[in-house]
Amino acid sequence: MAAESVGSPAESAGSLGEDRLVASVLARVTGADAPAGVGLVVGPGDDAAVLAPPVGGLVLSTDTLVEGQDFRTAWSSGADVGAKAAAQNFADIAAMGARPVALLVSLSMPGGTPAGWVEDLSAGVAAECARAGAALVGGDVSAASEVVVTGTAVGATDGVAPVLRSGARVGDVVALCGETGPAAAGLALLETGTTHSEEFARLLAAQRRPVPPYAAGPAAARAGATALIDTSDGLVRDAARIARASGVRLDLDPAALEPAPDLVAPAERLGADARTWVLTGGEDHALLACFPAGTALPPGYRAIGTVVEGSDGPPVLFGGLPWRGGSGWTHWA
Ligand SMILES: Nc1ncnc2c1ncn2[C@@H]1O[C@H](COP(=O)(O)OP(=O)(O)OP(=O)(O)O)[C@@H](O)[C@H]1O
Ligand SMILES: Cc1ncc(C[n+]2csc(CCOP(=O)(O)O)c2C)c(N)n1
Ligand SMILES: [Mg+2]
Repeated sequence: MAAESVGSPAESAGSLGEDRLVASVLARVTGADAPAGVGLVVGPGDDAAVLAPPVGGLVLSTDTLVEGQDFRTAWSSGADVGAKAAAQNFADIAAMGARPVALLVSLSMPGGTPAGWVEDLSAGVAAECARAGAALVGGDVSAASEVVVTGTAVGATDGVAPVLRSGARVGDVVALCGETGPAAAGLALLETGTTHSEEFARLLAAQRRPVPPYAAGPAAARAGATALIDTSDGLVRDAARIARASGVRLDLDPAALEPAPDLVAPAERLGADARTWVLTGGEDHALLACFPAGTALPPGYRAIGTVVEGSDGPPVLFGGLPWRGGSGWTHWA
C-alpha cells in the first residue's frame, strides 16, 4: 500500500494523537508486504501478530536506541534511526547464525516530535526489514521525555543449530565479516560537528545507518562456526565475550587489523587513533566468528586471529601480547 503523509509537515505526534499516529505507521506496513518465508498469519493492526512456527526454533532478541545516548536528531534523520533500530536487532539474530523473520517496534517520544519525523522513522524500519527479508509485524507508541525506540526481533534457525558464544576451541581461526572502526570514526566526526562531508560520507553513514551482513550469520552456522557474535560494543570487548564464554583467549593479528585508508585522515584531523577505532569502536555490527582450522571461510569472512589457550588473565591478545588499551563501549561509563 502506498504510504500517505498524515498531515502538514509542521504537525506533531502530540497534535496528531495516538490513533492517527499509529495509522500513519500502519500505512507503511501491510501483511501483503511481508516477504515470503516469514510465515505471517496475522500482521499488524490487531492486538498481536501471529507467525507460523518456523522450522527448528524461534530466535528472539531486543535492543533499544535512546535519543542523546545512541543518536541525536541533529545528526540522524528519522529514517536513519528507524533503519539503525532494525539493523541492531537483526544483527543479534544473525549473530546466532539465524535468519531475521520479524520485528516489533516500540516507539516512545515527546508530544512535540514532528509527525513527519515519525513517518520517516517508519520508512527506515520498513526499508531495513525489507533488506533483511523480515516483516514489521507490530509495535507500540507512547509518550516519553525523549525518543526511545525499542525493537524486538524474531529469527528462525531453519533447522541449523544456533551458534553460541561458548563454542570456540583452541586452534580455531578467528574471522570477521564486515569491518570495524567506521562507525566510531563517523561518531567522532559527528561529535565534532562534521555532519555533511563528501570525503567522510562512508564513515558518517556507518554511524548513522549500519548495514550488518545478515546472510553471513546463517552462512557461518552452515560452515560449522564454533562461536559467533556481532560487534556492537567494540571488537576487543565482543571478542572477550566469546573468550570468556568459551574459556579460551582470542589472539588478534595486528597485520589483519590495519585501519582502512579512509580512517587515517579523520583520525589525524581529530587527534584520534585509527587503530583504537578499529579495536574498540562500537556499532559496526560486523560478525565475529570462530571456525575450526582448515574450514573454508564463507564469503565475506577473512581471518583476523586464532584461538589460544588460557582462561585466566586478559581474554584478548593482540599479536600475542595482552591488549592493554581500552576495550570498548559500556553504558554509564
Ligand atoms: N534486562 C535484561 N533482562 C534479561 N536479559 C537481559 C537483560 N539485559 C541483557 N540481557 C541478556 O544478557 C545477554 C547479554 O547481553 P548483551 O547486551 O551483552 O548482548 P547483546 O544483546 O548481543 O548486546 P548488543 O546490544 O550489544 O548486541 C543477552 O542474552 C541478553 O538477552
Ligand atoms: C549520541 C551518541 N552517543 C554515543 C554513541 C555511541 N554508542 C552508543 S551505544 C554504543 C554501543 C552499542 O550499544 P548497545 O550495546 O546498547 O547496542 C555506542 C558506541 C552514539 N551512537 N550516539
Ligand atoms: Mg549482539
